[in-house]
Order: sequence, then C-alpha cells, then structure tokens
Amino acid sequence: MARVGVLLLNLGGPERIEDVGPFLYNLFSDPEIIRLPTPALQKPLAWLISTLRSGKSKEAYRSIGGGSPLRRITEQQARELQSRLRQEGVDATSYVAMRYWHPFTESAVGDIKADGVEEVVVLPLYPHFSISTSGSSFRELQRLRHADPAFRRLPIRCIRSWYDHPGYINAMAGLIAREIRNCEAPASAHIFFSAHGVPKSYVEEAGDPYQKEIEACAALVMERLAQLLGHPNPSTLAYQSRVGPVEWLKPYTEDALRELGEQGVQELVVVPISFVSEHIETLEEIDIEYREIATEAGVSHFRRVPALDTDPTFIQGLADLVQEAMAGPEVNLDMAAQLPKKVKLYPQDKWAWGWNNSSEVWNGRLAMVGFSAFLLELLTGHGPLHALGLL
Ligand SMILES: C=CC1=C(C)c2cc3[nH]c(cc4nc(cc5[nH]c(cc1n2)c(C)c5CCC(=O)O)C(CCC(=O)O)=C4C)c(C)c3C=C
Ligand SMILES: [Fe+2]
Repeated sequence: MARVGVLLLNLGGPERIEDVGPFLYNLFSDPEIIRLPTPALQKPLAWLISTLRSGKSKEAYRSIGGGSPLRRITEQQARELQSRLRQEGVDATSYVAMRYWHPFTESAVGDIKADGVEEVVVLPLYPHFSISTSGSSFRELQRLRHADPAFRRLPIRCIRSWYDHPGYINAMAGLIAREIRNCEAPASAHIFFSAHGVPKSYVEEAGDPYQKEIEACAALVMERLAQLLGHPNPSTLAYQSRVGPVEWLKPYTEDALRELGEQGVQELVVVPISFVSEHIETLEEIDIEYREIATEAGVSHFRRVPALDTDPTFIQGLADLVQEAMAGPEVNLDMAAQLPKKVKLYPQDKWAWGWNNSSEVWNGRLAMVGFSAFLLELLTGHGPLHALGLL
C-alpha cells in the first residue's frame, strides 16, 4: 500500500500580536489577493497596507485572546482526519500548509519529502474555490514543484473544491438544525449565511467561480436542512470581511443585517458558510461587530452556528473526499489552478485611446507613481508638497 500524504491547505493566522504585521505583509504581497497591473509595486504597497491596517487588525486579534486559533484547529483537524483514514486502512499522514503564516507550505512540502511519502492528495480547507484562497495555494505549490525536482516526481492529486459534497452539506445542515431547534420560534427563525467576500472584479473579470459555488452550496444546505427540520426557513446570503475601497460581492453583511432588522426580523441564526474553522472573522467580526449591528437594527435574538472544526460528520466527509480523490481521475495542480474560462488575471498592457481597460491600467499606474512619490515625501520630509507648504 502506498504511503499517502494528505496536504491540507489553509490561509494561516497570526499566533501572537507581534505576528500581525508580518502576517498582513505576507497576505498583501500575494498578487492573488491584490491584483496590481505593476508587479514591482506589490511589495511596497503590501508594506504600506499592512502598516496602515495592522492597528485595526491587532485590536481585533486582542479581542479574541491575542492571536488566531486557526493553526491549533487546523492541526487538530489534520490529526483527526489522519486517524479516520488509518482506521479505514489508508496509510495516510496529514500535513498542514498555510499560505501566509506558519507552518508555511514550503515547510509542509519539506516534511512530506523527509517522511518518504509516495503519493500526495491536496485538500484545501476551503470548500469553495476562489482565486484568492485555494487558487493562491495551488499556485504556490506549482512554484514549489517547478523549483524542486524531488517534489515534482511525487504523484499528486488535487481536490479543487467540495462545496457540494454530501459529507460537508450534512455536517453544515446538522449544526444549523441544532441551533434552530434552540430558537424561540424555530419555523420563523431567519437563516443568515455570511460568506467571506471577494472583490466583484474577481468574479466578473477573472471568472472566479466562488460566488456560484457559494450560492449553490447555500441552496443545498437549505434543502438538507428542510429535510432535517421538516419545514423550510427564510434565508439570506450576504458577504462579509470587505477590505479596501473597491466594490466586493454584494449584499454586504452589515447592510443585509440592517435591512432584516428594519423588516422586523427578530430571530437570526448566522451561518459562517465559507469557513470550516473558528477564526478572527467568526469570533470577532460576526460575534462582536455584526452582533452589535443586528442588535442596533432591532434583532432581539442573534445566534451564531459554530464553525465545523472537528465535527465528526465533517471529518468523515473529509476522509471520504480523500478516498474518492485517490480512486477517481487524476486532477493535477495545473488542472486544479485553472479557471473555467481563459482570462487575463492582470489587465492588458497594450496602449489604446479612450476609456477602456488600457486607460484604466495607465490611470492606475500614474496613481501608483503619484502615491509612491507622496509616500516618499512623507518618509523623507522633502518634495514638492513641502515646497508648496502643503505638507
Ligand atoms: C473563504 C475564505 C476566504 C476568502 C475568500 C478570503 C479572501 C480575502 N481575504 C482578504 C483579506 C484578509 N483576510 C484575512 C484573514 C483571513 N481570511 C480568511 C479567509 C478568506 N479570505 C481566513 C481564514 C483568515 C485568517 C483569519 C485568522 O484567524 O487569522 C485578513 C487578516 C485579518 C484582518 O485584518 O481582517 C485580511 C486582511 C482579501 C483581500 C481577500 C480577497 C481578495
Ligand atoms: Fe480573508
């Protein structure tokens, strides 16, 4: 029997307050997170954004105990998945590969090689594919594979997304049903799916399937939930955790919560749909910020369904996914990272007159140059704005 390495992909999170700045820098350095027309500006901009954001982020991490629980929970999921697979007769070892914090993808790949693994199954802990999450981790693995002949020789099978897998849908519906049964009025409790957002351009320009997968997933969960409860419930899907000035997928969670409050919804059951572990965006954003907004809007009972973490139905679902990937057709990294249509991830380079993609790129570049000059002036204390007495 082959020795199988199950490589679990996740985003990673700062474990201590001092990690927040460097974690944010890693995140914003990723072109899959901020798509810039000029790659040379990626690192300076990452530095600037992480510096500007780190105060707000640190405050959020402090409010949940000073760091993210993501590593601890992901490692627990990895251990439970490994023992489940071994009980089923698979010679499996699990590895955790985080994209922006420890344990980094590179170190997980090093462990896989050192342990003499013979075949790798890549399982993102994101049920829904997005360029910004699974896509970014698949690309990181592609880079590592190109640079490392020993890793390149290892057979690899990828699970691209699993938003419709029965194990996952059943586990989600089971957790929601438990919460609904505790409601004052179970049949009228409003189910509020809050998914992590992505910029709208990812979906509309780059062909990210994320929104479609989220919508299909919410519909499947609602269908299974109605079977479990014996009645349908009203529901809403909205997108949270917006960062920066561009437009993200709508409706935004905060707006949808206010609207439901105005409509007189009293009992709300919030379901964090794109996350499988507790982390800053469930523990701080939903439990503290969104609860406050909903309460102010008149919602009297705000409940939140816990993240799946190590729910046994969920862990069994992950084990089934691994076994199905091993038995099914090979999906290599190139196939897993591919988008449904051929798209340019970065805006085109060719100059053309008029208000078009090209002019937007050049507007963006000029803005970047101006912005960088402004930054330089702020740092050095010399420049045209000082000369004019404006700074
Ligand atoms: C489905 C999950 C996620 C998507 C899609 C996603 C896209 C995305 N995120 C940012 C910016 C930030 N994300 C941050 C933390 C964070 N995000 C996810 C998940 C998704 N992100 C996780 C699991 C975490 C880790 C949380 C933890 O507990 O540490 C952060 C840092 C936290 C903060 O300051 O708010 C940022 C920033 C963008 C820009 C984006 C899509 C382009
Ligand atoms: Fe995020």
